[in-house]
Amino acid sequence: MNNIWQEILDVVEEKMGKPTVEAFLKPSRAIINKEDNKLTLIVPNEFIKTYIEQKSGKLKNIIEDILEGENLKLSLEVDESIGNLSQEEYLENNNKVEKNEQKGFLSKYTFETFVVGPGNRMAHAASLAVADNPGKAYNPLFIYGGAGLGKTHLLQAIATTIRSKKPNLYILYITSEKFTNEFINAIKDDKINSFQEHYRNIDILLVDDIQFIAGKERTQEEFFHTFNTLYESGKQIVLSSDRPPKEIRTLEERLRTRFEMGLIADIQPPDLETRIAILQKKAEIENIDIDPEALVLIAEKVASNIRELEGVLTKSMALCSINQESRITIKHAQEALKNIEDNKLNNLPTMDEIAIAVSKVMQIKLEDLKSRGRKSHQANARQIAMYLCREMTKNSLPQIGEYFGRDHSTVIHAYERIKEDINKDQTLKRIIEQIRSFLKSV
Ligand SMILES: Nc1ncnc2c1ncn2[C@@H]1O[C@H](COP(=O)(O)OP(=O)(O)OP(=O)(O)O)[C@@H](O)[C@H]1O
Repeated sequence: MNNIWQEILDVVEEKMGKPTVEAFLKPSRAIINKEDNKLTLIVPNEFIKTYIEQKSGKLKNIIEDILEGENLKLSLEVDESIGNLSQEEYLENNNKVEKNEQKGFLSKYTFETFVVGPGNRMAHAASLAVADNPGKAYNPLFIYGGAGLGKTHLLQAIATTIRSKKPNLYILYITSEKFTNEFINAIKDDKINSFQEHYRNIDILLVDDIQFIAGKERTQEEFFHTFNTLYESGKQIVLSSDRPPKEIRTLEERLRTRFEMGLIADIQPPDLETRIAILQKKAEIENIDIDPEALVLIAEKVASNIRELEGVLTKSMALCSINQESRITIKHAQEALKNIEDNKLNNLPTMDEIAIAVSKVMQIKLEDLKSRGRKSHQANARQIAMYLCREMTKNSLPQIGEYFGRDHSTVIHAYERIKEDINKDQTLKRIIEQIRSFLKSV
């Protein structure tokens, strides 16, 4: 394997120069699958994938020529998690226990790097218990919470801990989207038996973002059988979601009941002290020198999403090094926060984008947001959409009213209702946070 990869690196360097190798191949990892006769080039982002696929026919041709000699086809995949893993580590993760699915493990997501606070104490304790005693502590363990609050981190920490203690267990971390895609491919390629055999032989199954199987009938059916087989043979199942099972609409009742059979643990946004501790930990791990006031300022300003919190720290660090300074001060933090704020202001979402985000997160048809439908879920979603249009766009009340086919007094009513309820109703608050992070992610 290493030989082919080395050959690719050498030939590309010879024909296209070192910068191409450094920019496009060094950050990527290669995996050969002999059964399928293919070499998968795992690249860290969409940009590199598009570049190799479209913009640089030459690079692709060179690689394909080398592979042809080995009777291999080239396939490209994006995996943003490869960042810190060397080719060897990446391969090792892939080959462990002779199964290649463990590539999702991220060594930085461990219990040691996870900061515990009031908002995540229970989820953390339950995860530790599961990692210590898989299949026996809580089964399934269902962790839910808003975007960027550490669900993936905990799932990965469980996986990594079990792997180090019991390397012979077959552990699979997967997103429900990937499970769905694999299932669809298995149907398409008439490989459903091997799909089932594979999934039903897992010892520890961790499924991230399980809410995405809602509404997908056949995937739910398949997952139901996988779940039962594993559960009945005492295998550990851990699930994460952005909401509790009872709030996942269009989830089959029999799955919902199963998800509720073990322990349900939520993660709430961190308080100020925890945010400070998270930043301190991150600064310590990455050897970042930062003034305490700068750290506190960032923690004060970014409250609801740890990914964003880390983003501001990284941005501050970048500003610090651009200025050739070695210590992050309040000046860098202010500038980083301002940059992020400016980006948000300049990137105001449109009412269409808000409507789409509401429909996705609340699992409601887009047209129902504008219809006269009076079912309470529809009316609630519509009011949330109006509230967000008022909060996040520069449109006037009549414009918002017109968009939803209502008059401006209805918009005022919706806005006032949501604004008042958001402080009293945790579910509503969480839904709105999810819609906001959905908008940020598109
Ligand atoms: N308690 C914590 N201590 C340290 N780092 C944390 C903690 N919680 C989250 N993080 C970090 O915040 C980032 C986002 O966390 P993660 O990806 O686990 O969130 P998530 O809940 O899975 O989000 P999403 O639902 O958007 O996928 C990661 O870099 C993670 O390491």
